[in-house]
Amino acid sequence: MSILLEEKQRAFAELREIKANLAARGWFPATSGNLSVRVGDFEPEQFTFAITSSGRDKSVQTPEDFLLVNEKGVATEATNLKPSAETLIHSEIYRLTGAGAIFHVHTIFNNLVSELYWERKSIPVDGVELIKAFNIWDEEAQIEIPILPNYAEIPRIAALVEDAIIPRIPGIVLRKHGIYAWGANAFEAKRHLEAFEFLFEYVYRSHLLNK
Ligand SMILES: CSC[C@@H](O)[C@@H](O)C(=O)COP(=O)(O)O
Ligand SMILES: [Zn+2]
Repeated sequence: MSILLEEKQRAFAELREIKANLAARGWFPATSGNLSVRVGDFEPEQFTFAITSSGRDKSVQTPEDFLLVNEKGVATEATNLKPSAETLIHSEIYRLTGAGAIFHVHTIFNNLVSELYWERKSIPVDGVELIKAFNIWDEEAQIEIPILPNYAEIPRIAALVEDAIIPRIPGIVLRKHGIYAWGANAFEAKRHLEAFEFLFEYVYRSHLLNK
């Protein structure tokens, strides 16, 4: 599958903008987090995406921040850059959902609620208006956000993604690690990520209130 230079540049520019935006909120502490945007045609067994390179400070912009990889997480162009250590999780989410963008961040609130609800294996959210950001319009909607174990081996986590995904919920939390949020494009993935983080803070604070 050949990716036009123009498509690649558009994807990198989109990632650069969202990276700066999320960095300004402090959502990439200590080089954590990774971002990707899909490029070109999609078939579940063959697709390409632009992803952040591994281990870099995501709060600074450099010419070496992104690279293109295929559905196996292998670079599609000659490069010295290493794709994110968590590229296989992005691949699996793209394969299963056909999403257009996936954003991963570590925050205190997503870590806290992942531990608070670990035994339940999902984070319940009940009747909060911002659930509508997921295009769920039921009055007093109740949702559950899935939590997966944070194994050291990324392929072990990727293997659990298929069974964990709840079709109307565009996100998965890794225990005491962070969230993957996705959407049809970068605009939607960002809206979903912001909604998740709002809901996590709400859930955590209401837990304290009700203690
Ligand atoms: C530096 S701790 C965070 C990493 O272990 C990882 O979870 C992460 O989100 C960033 O990894 P990266 O390989 O830079 O994409
Ligand atoms: Zn991470």
